[in-house]
Amino acid sequence: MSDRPDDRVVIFDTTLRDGEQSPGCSMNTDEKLRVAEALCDLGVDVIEAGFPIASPGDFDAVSQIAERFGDRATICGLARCRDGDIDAAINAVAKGERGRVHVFLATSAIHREHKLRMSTEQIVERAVASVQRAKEKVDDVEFSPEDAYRTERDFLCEVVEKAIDAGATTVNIPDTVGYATPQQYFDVIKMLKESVPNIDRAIISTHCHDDLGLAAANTLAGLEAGARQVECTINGIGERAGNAALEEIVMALKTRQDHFGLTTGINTRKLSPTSRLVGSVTGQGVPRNKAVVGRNAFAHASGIHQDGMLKNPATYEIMKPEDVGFIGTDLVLGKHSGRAAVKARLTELGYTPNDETFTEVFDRFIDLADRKKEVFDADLAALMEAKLSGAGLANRERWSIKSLHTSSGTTGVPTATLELIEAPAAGSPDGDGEPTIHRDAAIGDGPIDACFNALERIIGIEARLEDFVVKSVTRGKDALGQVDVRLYAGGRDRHGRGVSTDIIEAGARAFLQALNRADADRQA
Ligand SMILES: CC(=O)SCCNC(=O)CCNC(=O)[C@H](O)C(C)(C)COP(=O)(O)OP(=O)(O)OC[C@H]1O[C@@H](n2cnc3c(N)ncnc32)[C@H](O)[C@@H]1OP(=O)(O)O
Ligand SMILES: CC(C)C(=O)C(=O)O
Repeated sequence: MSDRPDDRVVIFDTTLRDGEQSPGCSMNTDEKLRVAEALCDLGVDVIEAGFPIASPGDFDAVSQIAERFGDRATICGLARCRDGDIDAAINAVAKGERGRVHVFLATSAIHREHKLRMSTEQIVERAVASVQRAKEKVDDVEFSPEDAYRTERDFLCEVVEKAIDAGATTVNIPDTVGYATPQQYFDVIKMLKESVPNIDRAIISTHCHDDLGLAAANTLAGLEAGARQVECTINGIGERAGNAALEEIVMALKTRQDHFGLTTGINTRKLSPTSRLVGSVTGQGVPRNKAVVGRNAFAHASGIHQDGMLKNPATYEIMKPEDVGFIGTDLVLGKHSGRAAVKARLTELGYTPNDETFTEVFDRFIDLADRKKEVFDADLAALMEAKLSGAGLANRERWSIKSLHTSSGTTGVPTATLELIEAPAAGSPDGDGEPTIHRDAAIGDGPIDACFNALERIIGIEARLEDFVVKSVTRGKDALGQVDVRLYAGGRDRHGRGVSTDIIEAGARAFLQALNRADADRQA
């Protein structure tokens, strides 16, 4: 019947048909052509490009896709069991080298009685006549008993057998409303394999919806029971909760080859770019936590996982990001990160801090991460640079901020209240003693001026501010602000830098760093 090896799964992508049926996902012809090209590059076997009778635009899209890509994949058009639908589908796929017509007719009692208002005899007769009509013009005909899973088993077997006799070479078993569980879907496919006498003359296909979040699991169960075509969509888009996601099925088969023993023709490195394209063309984006292709699929934010990843990626990743088209693993720095990840990122950024410097930068990092959702490389570099710009000071900085409080507004006098920690002077008799806490408050023209005045008073050095530059290190409302000050103190110009999400604090830190320099000279 076919030279397809028994372990080769046919990937039937219906992003452009069932996927497009999901609210907000309709695509124009140009967009469909772009997606079709990406699907060919991805290596899908069949592209269901649309429902040609639905509109002239859909007919045109299927026809153009067949003409342009019909030599790279089988191009399929959907049709109801109506002559007009079937003829439109035949004509739409005609320009391609490999065309398929997919006819469907619901078989479950609820659809027969309430939607179609047809008897079982009429259903069989209409299905057979429609497959035969398609078969007269196209070799490759697929038949779907819509809502197959909720169809009486004997009747399902009868329809499938007669559709195959009429010429269907693929019989698709839709779980149209996503009702089956994996075991139940396995059972129905197995039952068809065992009970339909001519089943070997057709490929059994799965078509599972995600209403209960079971589409991928049901599809895989169908394959285990003997199905060899899967109908799926990129990002799992489709009617209501969507269809089985192509990327999930393909990566499950690849990652668990040991279990399934099945192969596909998909170039998995194209999964992520194709997913992004579909997300952008449909305007739906790709959910961050989407399996395989979401941004978080290969991102780790918690310290224990990051430490494990640095020691051996297999601790927390079952697939390689490169295998699905990501550049690499992302260790996201934030409040859950530990020392291992922060140190590794500093090394990547070209810094080799000694233990003392690292401890200080890590403390500032944790403080920052508590205020900011994500700490970017630029933030980390700014913390490191702020620390390094204090280099050259004798030993550790003598003065550091314990707490800072300011008040200001359109009325009232701006004030600053500061607590500074004075480290015991290195080499002094009490060099190993306890640090001293100093408190003072001051007023000023604004909160920053008030801070500077309080700092001068506590440290006992007068300074003249020459320059004050503030800039944002990264973007966003919670971006880190960097303040650089130049001031004249102790007979010369001094530079200081401070970073914080609060620019008043950044200013105070910058001023303090410059005063620490003047103080170090004074001590010397
Ligand atoms: C499970 C699935 O995904 S099925 C595919 C769903 N996709 C779509 O519906 C694509 C977009 N649809 C459309 O553009 C339109 O609905 C069309 C062009 C298909 C039909 O439009 P209309 O002729 O206006 O019919 P309408 O949509 O109101 O009703 C559907 C008719 O098709 C009938 N029908 C439904 N399925 C089938 C079938 N497989 N075979 C034959 N007739 C069918 C219905 O019983 C109904 O018939 P009625 O008008 O005699 O009651
Ligand atoms: C047309 C058929 C295959 C379908 O989309 C469904 O049953 O969900």
